[in-house]
Amino acid sequence: MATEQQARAYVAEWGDAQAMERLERFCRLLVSENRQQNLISKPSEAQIWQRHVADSAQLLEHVPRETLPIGPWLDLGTGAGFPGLVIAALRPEWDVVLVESRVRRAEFLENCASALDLARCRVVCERLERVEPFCAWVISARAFAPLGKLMRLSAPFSTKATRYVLPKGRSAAHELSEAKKPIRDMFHVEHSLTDREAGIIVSA
Ligand SMILES: C[S@@+](CC[C@H](N)C(=O)[O-])C[C@H]1O[C@@H](n2cnc3c(N)ncnc32)[C@H](O)[C@@H]1O
Repeated sequence: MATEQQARAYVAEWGDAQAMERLERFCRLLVSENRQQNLISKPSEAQIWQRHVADSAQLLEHVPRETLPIGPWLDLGTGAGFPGLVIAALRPEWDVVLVESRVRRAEFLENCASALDLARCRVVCERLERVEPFCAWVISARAFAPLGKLMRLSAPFSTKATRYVLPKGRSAAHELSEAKKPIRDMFHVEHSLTDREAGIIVSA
């Protein structure tokens, strides 16, 4: 995915025309809000589809397609909207919960969910440690916490059926190899489609 056009075309494989309109709108809202608060790096604005939208959408490659969701998709530390808001925009029929502790970021996410008409997307402005646990179908997190800490904090939301999808950038393989044995046995690394050298840590 070397160009913005290729990244858009890839994302379009995962959503219909309305979903693409929602994502175009979200990108405009994000670039505008990035003048008010630091949401994404300025240079990445010009590559927003490659660096952020497609990078988020590709997580759908790693969740079961043949079965219906068995609970909400939980995204930890959603920040500017990645990956959770992109998933909600592509799959508005799914329950998606975005946990973000910083108030201004959470307000931005709420405004986006409302502007994009994502009635099943819920923003929780709280530290994850203080959120009432529920059984999540999928847990995603990009740039949230090291793997051990992430597992500890997310444990109350996880069951044997929960699928973890964790974009970990170029440190993915190393991070997994350094993890304790029970965690190492739970996960494997998938290649990222947006960055050849990056990986996504996925549970079986
Ligand atoms: C580095 S940013 C990554 C944002 C986004 N996931 C992305 O990849 O662009 C991490 C985000 O997690 C949030 N965060 C960190 N610790 C948290 C916690 N314990 N509970 C909820 N949110 C948290 C921060 O406020 C921040 O917005």
